[in-house]
Amino acid sequence: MPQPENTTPDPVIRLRGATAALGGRPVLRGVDVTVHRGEVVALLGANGSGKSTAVRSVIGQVPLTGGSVELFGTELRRFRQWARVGYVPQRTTAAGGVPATVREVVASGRLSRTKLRLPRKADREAVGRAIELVGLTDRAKDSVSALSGGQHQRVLIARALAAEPELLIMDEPMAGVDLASQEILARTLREQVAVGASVLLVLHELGPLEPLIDRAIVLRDGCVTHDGPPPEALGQHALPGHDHVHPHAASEPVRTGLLS
Ligand SMILES: Nc1ncnc2c1ncn2[C@@H]1O[C@H](COP(=O)(O)OP(=O)(O)OP(=O)(O)O)[C@@H](O)[C@H]1O
Repeated sequence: MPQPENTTPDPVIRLRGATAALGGRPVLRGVDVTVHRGEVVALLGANGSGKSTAVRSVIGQVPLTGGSVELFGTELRRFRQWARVGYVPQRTTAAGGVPATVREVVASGRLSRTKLRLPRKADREAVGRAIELVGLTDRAKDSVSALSGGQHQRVLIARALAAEPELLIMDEPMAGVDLASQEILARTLREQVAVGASVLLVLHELGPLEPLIDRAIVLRDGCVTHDGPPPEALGQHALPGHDHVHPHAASEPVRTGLLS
């Protein structure tokens, strides 16, 4: 008997044997990344190991030269249900363009659900909920250009959450984010996971997200060198470039040493 869509055991992400080149240089050299429904997977590795390229290939921003990508069991080329996927790109420091308010930016994340129709009450409520989740209700009418880096990152996450996605893909959501914002992001993510979201995160350090992570995949020079329990459980010393400091308070970022 076919299973209802929301209980299918198929992985939500399946990247298999992925190869990709940027600027004529191989960047992914046969990468496998699988995320099952409800799982939180961290993609770790040194600078330039191919983490961003791997997640960008999952959402079709980097073409593969070999291998395959499936989202929710559908080959990427035929995948159309983008409202099921929330993507938070790596934050850039350059804030260009016309300054928009927090609510406008977050509402833009709902477009994958509203398409060309006018937003309805349910859409406005989802946008309000996303803003509330990241603790920015009192800043909703402010220009994003007036926000701190951490608050800006929270806006980007709220934008991804506005479509109420089943799968969240985040590229270094904690980079350059102050501790207070990190805690809010960790709480937000915890709430998403509690309601069944699946998550793929590119991280430099496990930090406050550590307790949420089910599995870690470590990349090195475009290859997977580890796929299993997060490094903490494995013993940090087993990993290359170890500079982890034990013990750590929950609010302090955990240095995995994976960036060197
Ligand atoms: N547009 C591009 N053209 C050429 N080379 C690129 C391009 N983008 C990335 N690269 C190179 O590809 C390699 C992998 O980059 P990628 O951003 O995927 O690594 P990363 O693991 O995410 O690193 P970081 O932690 O610094 O973000 C790096 O050597 C990078 O310099």
